[in-house]
Amino acid sequence: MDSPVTEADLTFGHVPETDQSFETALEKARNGDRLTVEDAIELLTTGTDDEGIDRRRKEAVLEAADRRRAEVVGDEVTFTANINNNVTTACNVGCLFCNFKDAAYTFERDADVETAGFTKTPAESREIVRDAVERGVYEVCSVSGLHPAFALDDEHREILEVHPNPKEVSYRPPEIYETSPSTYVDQISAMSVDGVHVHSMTPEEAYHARRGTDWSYEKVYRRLKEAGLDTVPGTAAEILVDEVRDVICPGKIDTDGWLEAMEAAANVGLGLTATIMYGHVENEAHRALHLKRVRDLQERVDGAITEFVPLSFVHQNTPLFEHDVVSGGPSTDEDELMIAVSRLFLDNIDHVQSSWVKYGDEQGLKMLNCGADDFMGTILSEEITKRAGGDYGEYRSFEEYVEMIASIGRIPVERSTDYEKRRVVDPDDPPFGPQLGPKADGTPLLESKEQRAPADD
Ligand SMILES: C[S@@+](CC[C@H](N)C(=O)[O-])C[C@H]1O[C@@H](n2cnc3c(N)ncnc32)[C@H](O)[C@@H]1O
Ligand SMILES: Nc1c(NC[C@H](O)[C@H](O)[C@H](O)CO)[nH]c(=O)[nH]c1=O
Ligand SMILES: N[C@@H](Cc1ccc(O)cc1)C(=O)O
Ligand code: SF4
Repeated sequence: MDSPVTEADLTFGHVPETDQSFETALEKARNGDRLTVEDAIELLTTGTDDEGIDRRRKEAVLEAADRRRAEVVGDEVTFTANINNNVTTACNVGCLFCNFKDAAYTFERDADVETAGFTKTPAESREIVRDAVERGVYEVCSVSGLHPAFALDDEHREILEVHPNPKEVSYRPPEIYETSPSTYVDQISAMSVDGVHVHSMTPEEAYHARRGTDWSYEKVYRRLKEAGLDTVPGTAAEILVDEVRDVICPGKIDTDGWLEAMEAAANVGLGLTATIMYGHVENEAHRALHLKRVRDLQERVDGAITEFVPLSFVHQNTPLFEHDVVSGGPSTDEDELMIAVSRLFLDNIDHVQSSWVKYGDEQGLKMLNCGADDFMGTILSEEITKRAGGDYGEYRSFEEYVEMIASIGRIPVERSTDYEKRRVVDPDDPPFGPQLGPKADGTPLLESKEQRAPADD
């Protein structure tokens, strides 16, 4: 693919310039005053008056965020016993930051290439989740490619089957594929075993589940909730500014579409998380605007967003990097400031996640002193970051969690996805296994690193 743009070509309407001063923004942050977009830009850039990051100023921002974290949630660091179950990698949306996807034609029965990806049937998804639940897991986080044969349910499939222009709605019938993913409703109800919490259906997936119809997002999410959906992952957010989306994910729904879907999910009673995927072509003004949009959304959904997850762009195998649109991902300074300013700006979201998939253990722990208070989950297997070229492996046992969190003098706490259930873990009382789930009896989920078999997903 020839890339139409390079980093040097990118000019944006939003630029990190403000009339605010860094010192004033920092003062406001320290006082707990609500920050403006301009304040956030000053903090993220450590002052727009100078190029580059000023280390002394950065430390001051991190310190303010760490203090705020202690005031809001104390010294507990939470984590959950979860599994990722990606249903399919087939996707034709073509986001330029993504290497998770495989072109959908490679999954066809008569394709002349062998696909590098996978599609699971609902029965296969169920087996994977059932197995994990037996081991004590209580959340399945399921995000997938937008497989052309996916439909919300049988009614949706009937509409798509007679659509006058199936190509326009990216629909292909399941029969042409080696494996059919069936419908979203079938997948969700298949994964919904033994009371496990199903965290699935990003706004982009919800859009796919209503394409070619005049159905509202409410209708789609209501149907999915009936099938067993519990909460919605706020991925597909990327950067919620359209001039950035136009470059990195032109095939995706726009900012308003994402916000509309999230609001609809909340309206039908589903809990939400929110994310930002940063460190590619965007600048600090975009990051700050994104935070504002998430904070405003949280007001409208009356606190339905339980946590904010900054996702550091993993650049290695992505089209953006391969075509020289970017020369790498965010620096460690940018990562730390992203966490810290998320904590300071999002005064209406209690929890900020440090994603060890993205940062690794060492830097992931450091983030817990920069404003973050949640350390993600065990996930058992991981495809998105791994395929993008990330370095930090696939799972963490409770034993590792307890050891890591205790090593920085904080309190390890097992939590449910919605944070309703919590259990403080005593580092002096091994063995460490999940206790909150339907079949979690404290048995360690995984043996030590050395004894583990490689993940097969
Ligand atoms: C791979 S998609 C899967 C779900 C669905 N296809 C969608 O886009 O909502 C889930 C999220 O992974 C994140 N992601 C994908 N590639 C990434 C990368 N190279 N680095 C960091 N995050 C990435 C993006 O934020 C994306 O929204
Ligand atoms: N469950 C969480 C994940 N899961 C991994 C994702 O599926 C994915 O591989 C990647 O993170 C997408 O960019 N990742 C998190 O960062 N946080 C989670 O809670
Ligand atoms: N698990 C987090 C974050 C996340 C989920 C899926 C991902 O692909 C990436 C990140 C959420 O609830 O949203
Ligand atoms: S981010 Fe999601 S929609 Fe975009 S290409 Fe990857 S899998 Fe497809």
